[in-house]
Amino acid sequence: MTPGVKPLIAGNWKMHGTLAEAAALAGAVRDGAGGLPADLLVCPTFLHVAQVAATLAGSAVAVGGQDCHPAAKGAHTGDVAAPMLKDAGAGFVILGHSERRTDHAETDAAVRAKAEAAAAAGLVPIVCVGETEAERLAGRAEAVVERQLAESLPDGFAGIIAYEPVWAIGTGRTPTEADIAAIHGTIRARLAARFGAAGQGMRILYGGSMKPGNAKAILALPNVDGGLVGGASLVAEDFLAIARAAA
Ligand SMILES: O=C(COP(=O)(O)O)[C@@H](O)CO
Repeated sequence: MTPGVKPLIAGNWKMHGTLAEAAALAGAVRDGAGGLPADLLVCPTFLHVAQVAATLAGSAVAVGGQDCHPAAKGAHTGDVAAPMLKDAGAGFVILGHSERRTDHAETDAAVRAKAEAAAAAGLVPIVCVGETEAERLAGRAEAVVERQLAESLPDGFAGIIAYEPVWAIGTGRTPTEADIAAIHGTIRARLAARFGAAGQGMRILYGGSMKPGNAKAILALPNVDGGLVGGASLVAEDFLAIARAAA
């Protein structure tokens, strides 16, 4: 963790669940959220954002989207604009997730434009970076992440970074603690070099097979300021256990 930075545990619910299931999950997270050492955020699919925000209204649990369009409005069939997310009750938005980069061919430039749109709408962008397994095996993990940071973050960025090695997502595999600490250290150095004091205090989350059993060790590493959790965030007790591990 970074001294003086409160951890954030964010759940990415991806494309899971019915509206009723999302509301029930949000209610269970809300009911267990008291007295935790971390801030909590849940990111349901677009269709569920307003209902989940209503369920969480007045609680300490924030709501986010999983993507947004770079334009504030317009003829973009099937897309969702950042101001729409804000209007539905979101305060955050995940951008550049590897599943978006793969499924929708999102480039660093597109992520950068989305981050600008999110900030303009009053949303906190969570920009994801991370190498593929082939890139890690080729010794290029740090170079890939440094390029993604340089090209995906707009000037004046005031959001959150999530380091998510693509090969660790949904696989049950994680990098070694030494590897996580090393790459988070590199990310911190790049943020500090570009954004000064703001970069020193920016949250850097780890994502990729974070579970109750490994969260404590990962969250104790330097420059790991929380987690972006996929599968384990779909079970309220597991998600809350990860948040408790941030103590
Ligand atoms: O994709 C993520 C990790 O998913 P896991 O199921 O926890 O491996 C991360 O972005 C959460 O979105």
